Amino acid sequence: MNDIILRADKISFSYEGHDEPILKDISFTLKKGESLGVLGPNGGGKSTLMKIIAGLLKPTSGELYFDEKPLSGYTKYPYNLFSYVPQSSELNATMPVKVYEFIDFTVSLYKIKNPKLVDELLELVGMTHKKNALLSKLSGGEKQRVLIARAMVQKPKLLLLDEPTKGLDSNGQDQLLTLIETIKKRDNTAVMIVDHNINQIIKSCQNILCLNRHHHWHDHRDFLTKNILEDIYHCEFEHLLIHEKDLETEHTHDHHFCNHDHGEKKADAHTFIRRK
Ligand SMILES: Nc1ncnc2c1ncn2[C@@H]1O[C@H](COP(=O)(O)OP(=O)(O)OP(=O)(O)O)[C@@H](O)[C@H]1O
Repeated sequence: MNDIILRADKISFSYEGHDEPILKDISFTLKKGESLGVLGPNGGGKSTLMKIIAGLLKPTSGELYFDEKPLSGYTKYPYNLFSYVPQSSELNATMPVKVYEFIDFTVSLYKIKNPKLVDELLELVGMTHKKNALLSKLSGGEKQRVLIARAMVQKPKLLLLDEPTKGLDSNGQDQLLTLIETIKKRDNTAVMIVDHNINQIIKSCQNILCLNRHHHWHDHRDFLTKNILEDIYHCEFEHLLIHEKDLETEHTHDHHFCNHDHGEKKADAHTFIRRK
């Protein structure tokens, strides 16, 4: 069985009227039940890449494969395979809409006949107690949970999350990333997540894609090095809080993505990712 849900093959992109490419030859793969964390500085092209995958922008060149089938092989964009949660924005709810109604509306859009679905999703994201609350009265973290519940309505194979922890305190960030982990395990959902919390992303995602406007790096997190991060962000990192034990006990070594000299890269990774 082929487990690759998403594959990008040399994706390049420039905005209309701008010569300089935002993305250049970006390649990566993402398997079912795994997560890909996208890191990089402001303006590095992370949201642009998300929008391309979500079908909102068309790459200048390169090919995307969903379920190992090239986009050119689909008669229409495979929206049924993924859910895209864009940067916070959307839930700038001034409308008097309740949490339950907000998700129920999406359920009816998809014509799903399961009267229990909204309750199940609210339970999944820990928001049952707020089902009758107005969206406008929710905290940032609660809104994100509702957005994720809504994204799960169609049980997507792939969840695209653009900065889901934006504006949350560190506790809220941890809780949200734990929720994403639960969803991943429950439904074997693949998750692609853009976030600025480098430590959390390295901890929770098996695979990392680092982007800036000029180059990118993609591989298993164990092979990410301080040098690579500094090169991508154009700055020095002194306080990475990843624990060595996280690398040694939690990480599954998956060599499918790696096309480098693993031994050398791994040693490299362990020398920089250490306790503060
Ligand atoms: N519609 C647009 N037209 C022209 N340029 C754009 C457009 N949208 C974004 N850009 C530019 O593309 C570059 C990449 O933007 P993008 O939002 O993808 O970066 P990002 O990595 O997600 O940044 P951040 O971390 O700040 O969210 C930026 O320089 C941005 O100004």
